[in-house]
Amino acid sequence: MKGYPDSQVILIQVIIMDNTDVKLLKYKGYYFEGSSADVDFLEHLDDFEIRDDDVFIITYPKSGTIWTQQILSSIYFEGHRNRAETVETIDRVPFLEYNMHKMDYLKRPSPRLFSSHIPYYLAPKDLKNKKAKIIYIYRNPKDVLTSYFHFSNYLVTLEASDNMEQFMERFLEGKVVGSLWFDHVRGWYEHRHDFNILFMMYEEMNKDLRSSVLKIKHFLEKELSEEDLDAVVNQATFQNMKYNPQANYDGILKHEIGTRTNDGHFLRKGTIGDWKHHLTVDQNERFDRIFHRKMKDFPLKFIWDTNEE
Ligand SMILES: Nc1ncnc2c1ncn2[C@@H]1O[C@H](COP(=O)(O)OS(=O)(=O)O)[C@@H](OP(=O)(O)O)[C@H]1O
Repeated sequence: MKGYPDSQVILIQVIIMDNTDVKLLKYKGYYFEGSSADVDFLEHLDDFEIRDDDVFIITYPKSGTIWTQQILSSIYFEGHRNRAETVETIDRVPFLEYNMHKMDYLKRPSPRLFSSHIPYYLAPKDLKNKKAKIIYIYRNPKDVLTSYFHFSNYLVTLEASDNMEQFMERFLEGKVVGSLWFDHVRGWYEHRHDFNILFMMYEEMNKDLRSSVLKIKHFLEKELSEEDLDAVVNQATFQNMKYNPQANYDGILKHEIGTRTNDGHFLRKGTIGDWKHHLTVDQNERFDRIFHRKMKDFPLKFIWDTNEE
């Protein structure tokens, strides 16, 4: 099979048989998006050369990735902050493992900003040696599930589900891009001492964007005037991002990846607790039981509802 090392052929064929087309690509125990993952690149990921001033946004899908891309783009680039330049966030903070625009990462000027959904154990070894900074964003998994359900039905490259019940089954089995949410969050948290990492919660960003930007700016050791800080916050509000073609991914989804309908958006709702409109009482109780079993001794707190502190 062209482009795939021999060792991967058997594994990839299993996934093709499972799905008829390659929506999911399982590699080293983790599900990548089949149509965009480059196995040659993944084979060498461990040795990917990290620079001290690289910055990575790492997330489980649907947890605030493109939001943080917009924040970092505005912190690092004046022309992004004041909208003098028209570079999209995907080109300022590209996805490491999904190199959509075929960038030569080695030629990118420093500081390089990257996004990624990789699990902790696939991180390049220099990252494990605390070279470079990582911002890990996590979100309550019922809202992740809800956001992911809509996104999977919207994008042609992801497997659509007939209903929430079916998607929830896949999500709880970890048969989605990003694999199992519980493993991703737990893995990064439990190995946090191996990395130079800041944990940020989507819901805290949602409740107090300014404080969250300050926290990020502090972690990145960046100076910003009050006026610039205001501009970063302003550029990162849901409403401003939704109508900003450099930040909203509408063009990329519609013209580069492909969508199943015309009326969806990457920036869908951007709220806390939308799961309440999509899970039945039974589904919610089942989710709670599994969450409590898997996360019972997990110290990070989660916010499930917009009124929660
Ligand atoms: N500015 C801002 N404020 C609040 N919420 C925001 C913002 N930007 C993105 N989002 C919401 O983040 C969800 C998408 O997550 P990701 O960017 O991680 O998706 S992906 O993994 O990169 O596909 C998706 O959540 P849902 O609206 O619940 O679907 C986006 O709307």
